[in-house]
Amino acid sequence: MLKCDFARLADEVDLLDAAGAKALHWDVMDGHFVPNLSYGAMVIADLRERTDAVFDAHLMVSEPGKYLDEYLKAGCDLITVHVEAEDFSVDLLNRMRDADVAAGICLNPETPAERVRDLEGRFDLCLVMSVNPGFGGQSYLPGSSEKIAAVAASSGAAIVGVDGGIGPDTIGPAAAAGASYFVCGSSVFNREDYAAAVKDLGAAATGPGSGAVR
Ligand SMILES: O=C(CO)[C@@H](O)[C@H](O)COP(=O)(O)O
Repeated sequence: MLKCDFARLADEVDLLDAAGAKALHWDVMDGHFVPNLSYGAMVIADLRERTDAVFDAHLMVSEPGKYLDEYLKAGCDLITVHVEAEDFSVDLLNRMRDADVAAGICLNPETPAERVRDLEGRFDLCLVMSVNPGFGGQSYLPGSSEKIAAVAASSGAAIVGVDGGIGPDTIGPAAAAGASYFVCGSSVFNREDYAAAVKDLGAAATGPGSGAVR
């Protein structure tokens, strides 16, 4: 929810719900961890009741621990924090799970896949950034599929997701590498018909994790 029309945010949520999107990914940016600002927990909370889709808050912020309770209260089903965040710790993941919220970790492109090894069993989803976070509309970075495969090999039962530059040409390789959760911005919002976009992307996303949340 970064490439959407913010003047019509509630309508965009309704359209995605009708289009069959299984999850809405809220790109929370603090202008410090990433060079962009977006929105926060109040916006997410006010839209929560419009859909039963998974609400996934991706906290691209330097100190997620300071704000985590707000996102837990906002009705998120999944919260993802960066392992590169200043206050990242397993305690953040435990706080999510204690609140019955799925615990997500995210790796920036420069962070090696091996970073997940000592966290196995502590998270429910690992999101691999396939662009440098901050902006939508970027290209899928070379080497992202190989990284997805390496993360999948070290993530135990957790879901592996991918975020950035995911479209008809990249979703297949990402799925084949082991991703089963796909954050799609431009490849949905740049199309008139969101339902067709969701359907086409789902059809192109076949891989070892087929059947998991898309
Ligand atoms: O988190 C981010 C960017 O920081 C992503 O969620 C993008 O917003 C995805 O947009 P596209 O790359 O699909 O246009």
